[in-house]
Amino acid sequence: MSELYPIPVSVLTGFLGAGKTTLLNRLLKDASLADTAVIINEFGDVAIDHLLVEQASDGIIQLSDGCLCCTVRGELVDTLADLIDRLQTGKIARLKRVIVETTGLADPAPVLQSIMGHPALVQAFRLDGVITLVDAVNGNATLDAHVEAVKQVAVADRIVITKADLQDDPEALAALHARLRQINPSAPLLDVTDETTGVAALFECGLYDPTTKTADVRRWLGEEAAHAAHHHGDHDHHHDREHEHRHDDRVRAFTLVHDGPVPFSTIEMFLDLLRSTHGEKLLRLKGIIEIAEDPGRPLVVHGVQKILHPPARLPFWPDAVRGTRLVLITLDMPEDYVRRLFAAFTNKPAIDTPDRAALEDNPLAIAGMRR
Ligand SMILES: Nc1nc2c(ncn2[C@@H]2O[C@H](COP(=O)(O)OP(=O)(O)OP(=O)(O)O)[C@@H](O)[C@H]2O)c(=O)[nH]1
Repeated sequence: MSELYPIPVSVLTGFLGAGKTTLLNRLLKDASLADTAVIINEFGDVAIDHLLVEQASDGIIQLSDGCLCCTVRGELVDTLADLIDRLQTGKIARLKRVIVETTGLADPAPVLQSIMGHPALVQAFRLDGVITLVDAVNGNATLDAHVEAVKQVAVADRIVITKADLQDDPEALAALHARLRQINPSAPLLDVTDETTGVAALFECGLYDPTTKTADVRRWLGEEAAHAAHHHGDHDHHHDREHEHRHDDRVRAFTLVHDGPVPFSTIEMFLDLLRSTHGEKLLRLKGIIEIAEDPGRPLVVHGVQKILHPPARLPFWPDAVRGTRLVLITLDMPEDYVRRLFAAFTNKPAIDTPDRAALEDNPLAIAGMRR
């Protein structure tokens, strides 16, 4: 395949009426988004904006009616395959980027899975990032009511607040910011009305940083931002809102760290076990691994639920930090269990943890593990 591949795919999600189409229309006016295909599911008789209709003749693909979350898994794959087919047969001259707009209350995981989990498509497309819109007026109530909304925020690479102009209570806005930070400590939080919330801020969230033309692992993992947010945010919300937002507390983002190389088979077994026992609770996984067999070339892994993107090797380490870092975004997954499992596999069992052989024989033996 040529250097055009893999084509970046961005997923634009956000609650009903959050302003996805509005933002999309604005973004599409940017010349740098020429040769972008937008995959959008037209919902009943909701009008597609003028610009989108105009662009349709140039190859924008609209999915048929129906909720993206439940019907499109097959179709989205077909649509993406069709795009590649059109490209290869010359029906589309160029395709630089794909944006998938999900319906309001879609669970983002199946959408990500259909992009990352298809053996043929994975050669042609790469997931660039998830952009989640949150409405400043209704966002809080939506997060309370729908766990899908919390998931959308949790898996985001970029969070965009819309309709802040309609929210006249600055305290409510600040509380929403704090809440979003808590659910997702690493994604940049942007305001849609801010001029800088454009193409540059929203796309290229992937491993490859086009500005430096190198892989930017730290940025991709979002580790530093997460670290900073954690230290800022802790005091503000812990006590007063501990039981307030029942869905939020189900989401956890945490990092597993191991210094020094690990055999590939160890990582493979760990990830297999994690996915087979708790796959559906793994909203997203990103990681960089120092492999014992080839320690000079870091292995990059990327997954959603049970699907793991084929691991890729970077040619060299981007900076002095080596070792293994796995960032997990989870829903209802016992963090303690995962930490113990990881420690056992990397041969650093914590006190009271059965050893690795016992775990492989019977992963259910670990204290705290629930299914
Ligand atoms: N005041 C204000 N209105 C906005 C903003 N963003 C979107 N809107 C309005 O909110 C309404 C819904 O916006 P859409 O862009 O259609 O929202 P959507 O997320 O695509 O909606 P669905 O596809 O139905 O989920 C429209 O009337 C927009 O004009 C904003 O930042 N401020």
